[in-house]
Amino acid sequence: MTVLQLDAVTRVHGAGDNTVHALREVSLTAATGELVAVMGPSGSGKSTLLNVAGGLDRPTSGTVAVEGADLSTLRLRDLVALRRRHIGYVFQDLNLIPSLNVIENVMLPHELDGVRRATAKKQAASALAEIGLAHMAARYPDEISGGQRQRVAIARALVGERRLLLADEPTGALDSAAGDDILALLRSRCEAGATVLLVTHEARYAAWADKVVFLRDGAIADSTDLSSDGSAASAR
Ligand SMILES: Nc1ncnc2c1ncn2[C@@H]1O[C@H](COP(=O)(O)OP(=O)(O)OP(=O)(O)O)[C@@H](O)[C@H]1O
Repeated sequence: MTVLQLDAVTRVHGAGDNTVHALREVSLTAATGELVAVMGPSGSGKSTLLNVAGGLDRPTSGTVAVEGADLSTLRLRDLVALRRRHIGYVFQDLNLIPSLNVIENVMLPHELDGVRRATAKKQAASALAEIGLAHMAARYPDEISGGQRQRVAIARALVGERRLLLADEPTGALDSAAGDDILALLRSRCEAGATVLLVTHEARYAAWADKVVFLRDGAIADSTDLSSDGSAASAR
């Protein structure tokens, strides 16, 4: 099933001499269970692509559909609900709240969505267990390692029914072993039915992807499908 579909998406910032084409006619699809890596030089439009895909930014033209819903036709209230319930975001700076412990951080999006505290806690506990951090639930973000914080941010992004995960450089400042752990975790979430759009600068992480999209000046310069010939699997 197609979880994310972008058709001829263009995003223009500014006007006149200051016009920037952050995205130019970008089309791509991501299906259930797929890990799509988005690569390209700084300023090529990677973050814009992620923001547009998650409904945090709107295209100037073209369409974005998540699980069949065209985001441009949704009322704001429905867009907010779709974002909260079905889409998880992992930003480079993680946005973990220092005064909340690990499980409270993971529960937060659900609590904001009106889910009962006991239910939110149960779902958060199971999300933490899935990523192997159940024993860290009571710790605060500054009491765990950088790699563990990344994992907590991923658990928070995946808690509940979220099946589309948008991750902007989630391996951020991690060393390569911790970065590999994060990729293994994202990959295992895909095997469990999630769809992941991953922005990365590092070519070696692209080996974990089913599809790699290269952006240059806002346009797709190249797109490689690694799933059909098995090369992604053999590179892992
Ligand atoms: N709000 C904005 N107003 C004006 N220009 C913007 C805005 N946001 C992004 N841009 C421009 O759009 C282009 C794409 O930016 P984007 O952040 O998507 O690139 P990126 O590939 O994610 O870069 P990096 O790897 O450095 O994070 C850049 O030229 C950027 O300066």
